[in-house]
Amino acid sequence: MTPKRLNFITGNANKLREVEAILGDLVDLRSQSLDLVEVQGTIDDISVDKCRRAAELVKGPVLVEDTCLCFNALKGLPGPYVKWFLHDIGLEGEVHFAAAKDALADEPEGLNNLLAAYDDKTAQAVCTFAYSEGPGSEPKIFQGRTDVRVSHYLLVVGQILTYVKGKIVPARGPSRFGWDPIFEYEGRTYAEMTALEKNKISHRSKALEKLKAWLKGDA
Ligand SMILES: O=c1nc[nH]c2c1ncn2[C@H]1C[C@H](O)[C@@H](COP(=O)(O)OP(=O)(O)OP(=O)(O)O)O1
Ligand SMILES: [Mg+2]
Repeated sequence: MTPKRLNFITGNANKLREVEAILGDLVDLRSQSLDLVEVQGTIDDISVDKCRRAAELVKGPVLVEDTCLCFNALKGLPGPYVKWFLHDIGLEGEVHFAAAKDALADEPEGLNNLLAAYDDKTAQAVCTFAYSEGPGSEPKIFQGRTDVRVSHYLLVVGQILTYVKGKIVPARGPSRFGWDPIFEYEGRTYAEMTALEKNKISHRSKALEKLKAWLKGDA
């Protein structure tokens, strides 16, 4: 038996108007606005969830990491979804996103294309490690960002300035690792740096500094 009455939970009048128009007299459409939790997840949530799942699976302590590439013009996107634009994605991603991947065969240029309509090419790389002692144990987060905004208070002008260091550029340097060739940091792409140079300034090294401090008992 299909229902004769539907209670459409939404806070969006436009959605409601369209649903009403489409369903017509088919059902008695009621509507109610409720503030519902919508799981989408911040960068931290993603690593925490990844960590919880890993701990459940291995039934012991785990460390996981999730890397995001956030375009400022796109308000942080693609962020955690950057993996869908690259070839080295996991098996699950391969299956579900095969079509999207083919369309972006010239990776990581597909990522550049996302910014084609914007003048602002600035970006931040964010690395989030999460450690859990095991199932049921709350993960601890260690996060590093390339784009540490430095604020300066100038006495003369009385102005706060911020500097953004990361930028998305046409690929330069060997493609060894994901989006390294298109992420420029202080004039050079990650791919143009030696491993040592990248590891001195990278988002990952900044996160690992925090992890190291915690391991040493300093944080
Ligand atoms: O320093 C980096 N320089 C360039 N590319 C990078 C970097 N770090 C991660 N990446 C890529 C890998 C993956 O396409 C996506 C993050 O996704 P992310 O889920 O964190 O990595 P993953 O799936 O390869 O490994 P994991 O098994 O730890 O989830 O950005
Ligand atoms: Mg992954």
